[in-house]
Amino acid sequence: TRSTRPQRMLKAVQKNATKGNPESVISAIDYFCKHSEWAMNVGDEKGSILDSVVTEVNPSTVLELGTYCGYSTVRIARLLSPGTKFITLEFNPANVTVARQIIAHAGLQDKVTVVEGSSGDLIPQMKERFGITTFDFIFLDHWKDRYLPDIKLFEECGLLRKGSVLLADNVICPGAPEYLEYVRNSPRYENRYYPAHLEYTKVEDGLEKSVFLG
Ligand SMILES: Cn1ncc2cc([C@H](O)c3cccc(CNC(=O)c4cc(-c5ccc(F)cc5)cc(O)c4O)c3)ccc21
Ligand SMILES: [Mg+2]
Repeated sequence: TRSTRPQRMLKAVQKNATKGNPESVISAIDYFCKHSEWAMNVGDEKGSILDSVVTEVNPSTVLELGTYCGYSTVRIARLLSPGTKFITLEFNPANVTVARQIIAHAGLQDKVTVVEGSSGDLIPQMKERFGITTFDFIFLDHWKDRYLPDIKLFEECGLLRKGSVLLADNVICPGAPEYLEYVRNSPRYENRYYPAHLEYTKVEDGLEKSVFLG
């Protein structure tokens, strides 16, 4: 049967990237998406903004919602200090399988735990399953209509502390209007919008950074 786009992306990484070299994995995926098949990775332009925020926060605990093929997982994991706890959630088992292989090709398998499941089910389990009380950095890149319910879940579960940083992809395209309205109208968040473009295109998109004020 015909392969899937994530499987073809994995093959491109295994063929073109150097094992143990995260930069070459990132480049191989970007090349694949620019010259073979578009895919919904955060990409190089927004990825550089992601890099700068992760570096600035230098988090001890990280959560990513929406692993997909592991592109942003590799971008984040390659910047983390030793001992950082990094969890990424993916509901689609086929994506989990591809992502784990791409992360392993980058040599970052010991830096991150890919957990199969849905954010709504797993967020309330962070304390009991992973011993995490609060997250320093959260990257939202899953279903756009889940951004709002999940930030509310973080608040309800006490998973945010004064200074926790949330970074949301695609707030313009496909868009997360209810999420934007919530964080921008809430006195509990300080926000900054980073204008950019939809990965590998000229379409307008951007990232919203929200710092929890407690
Ligand atoms: C609940 N839960 N918990 C964990 C979890 C994990 C997933 C999956 O990783 C998954 C699967 C499919 C879609 C997404 C969201 N991503 C997108 O939809 C997206 C679209 C586009 C775009 C833009 C323009 C287009 F024309 C087409 C697609 C550009 C982007 O950067 C995206 O991130 C995420 C899903 C729900 C999950
Ligand atoms: Mg995205």
